[in-house]
Amino acid sequence: MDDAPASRIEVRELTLAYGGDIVLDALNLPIPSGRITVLAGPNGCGKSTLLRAIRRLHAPRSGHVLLDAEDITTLNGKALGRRIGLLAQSPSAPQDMTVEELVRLGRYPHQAMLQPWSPRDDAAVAAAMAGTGVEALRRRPIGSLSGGQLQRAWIAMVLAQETEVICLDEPVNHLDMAHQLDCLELVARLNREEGRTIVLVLHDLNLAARYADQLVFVHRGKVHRRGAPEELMTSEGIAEVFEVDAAILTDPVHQRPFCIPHRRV
Ligand SMILES: Nc1ncnc2c1ncn2[C@@H]1O[C@H](COP(=O)(O)OP(=O)(O)OP(=O)(O)O)[C@@H](O)[C@H]1O
Repeated sequence: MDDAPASRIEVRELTLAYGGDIVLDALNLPIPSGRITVLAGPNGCGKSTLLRAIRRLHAPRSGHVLLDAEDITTLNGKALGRRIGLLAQSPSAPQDMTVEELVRLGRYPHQAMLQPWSPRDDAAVAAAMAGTGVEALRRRPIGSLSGGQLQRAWIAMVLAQETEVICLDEPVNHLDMAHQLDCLELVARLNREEGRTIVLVLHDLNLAARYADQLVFVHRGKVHRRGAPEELMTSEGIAEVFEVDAAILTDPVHQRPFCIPHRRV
């Protein structure tokens, strides 16, 4: 990364647990403003739990999440919802809800008692549906969609929220190659053109390396390493965290590291 911008989100000494099982232990992580941060790590290392804690959906055992230097526990629910959007890993909604109804839910944090719906809400919903290519599906019940169509409808719901921070947990799950590109290019455009701060969980390290300004390897309850993809995507680093031998090449199109895993270590 070039000269570090201010942290939009600062995770400080955050310990997250389920009952007695500690998942993340006194974890520290600055998430720079206006940049794309990608979290990667083995199954079960706590990436989703961390994203949920950043969105205040998982109460920490100890430690803090600061948003623009303010502890997120001081914000009310709607104020936080206008600032941080999260697409969780397995979101659920009634199967008979239409795509458009789902996307409109994203506007909830913007609604006030005396002004339940506005032209601005319509515009945000339309833009989110156009950006994710779900306009033609708008009247379909979500229970009738394919996995990839449903994923795009959920992404639209989060985009309609128009938050300065967008967190997406495995957003390209279920998507074919074209829609993976559409999704990540859309997110990259929101980052580039509107300065949104993006936090993604991605399992595909090659996509992570292509889109991340800051790549974070989460391992054994800690941030194992963080930095530019070129710094993290080494054979040694990948063997330590993911327990595979991998050859590292340079992607000839994007000039980013490209990894070919070939054997478990
Ligand atoms: N509701 C829960 N109750 C108890 N344990 C949980 C719960 N949710 C997650 N865990 C455990 O917490 C740990 C971290 O889970 P989490 O989903 O955050 O990992 P992850 O890195 O996102 O994994 P994956 O890559 O498989 O999606 C795992 O050991 C998981 O089994």
